[in-house]
Amino acid sequence: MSSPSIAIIIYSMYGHIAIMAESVKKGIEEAGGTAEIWQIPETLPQEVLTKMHAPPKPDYPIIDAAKLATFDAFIMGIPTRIRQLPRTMEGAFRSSSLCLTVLINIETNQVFWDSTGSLWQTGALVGKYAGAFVSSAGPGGGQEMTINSALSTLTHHGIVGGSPWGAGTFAGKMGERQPSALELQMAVIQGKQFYGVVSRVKF
Ligand SMILES: Cc1cc2nc3c(=O)[nH]c(=O)nc-3n(C[C@H](O)[C@H](O)[C@H](O)COP(=O)(O)O)c2cc1C
Repeated sequence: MSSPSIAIIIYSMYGHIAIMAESVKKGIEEAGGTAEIWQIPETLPQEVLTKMHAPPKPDYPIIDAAKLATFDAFIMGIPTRIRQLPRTMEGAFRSSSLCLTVLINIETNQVFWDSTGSLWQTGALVGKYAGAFVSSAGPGGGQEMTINSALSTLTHHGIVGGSPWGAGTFAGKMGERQPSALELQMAVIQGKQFYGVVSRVKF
């Protein structure tokens, strides 16, 4: 079995997440794997970045949809913005007006882009492993909320039908779609893992 290809995908304005990403990479390497660090394209104009005292971006390649789908797994570095995912990252994942297309593409596993240039390829990402790490200003000033709110956004924009947070399926707008074989397989795996945990407890 070959080792999984892993992308560490970051958005970092002041460099904290970039430094964390290097440590995550180190950890993956110490565990015997390899990983590449990629970054989300900036959407803020330079004028705004200057006013925010943002230093130049770290020197990582910019991720795009086609590249993202080539990895077996990805872990995202997310700086906290008002206890949430930064709008720059959310914008990169957005595909809001194209829900129906999203559903169709999950069936066909077809590569999908939205009109805003989203890096999200719905369907192509189903079944891939994802994780996240965060940074924030205060002593945990919203880190837990950042992870929490990021999950909802990411799940709605592509990480569906099975994710590290549990098995899942799309029903379709009118309930016309049924769980795919892959989604059912993930539910079986979750059932096994769940039993593996609870069976260790003496009731
Ligand atoms: C617009 C804005 C909103 C922020 N909101 C929060 C927040 O709600 N809680 C918090 O702890 N930190 C907040 N921060 C601080 C950022 O989380 C911090 O600057 C960031 O984690 C640094 O990561 P980076 O250097 O990789 O950009 C905010 C920063 C900005 C610019």
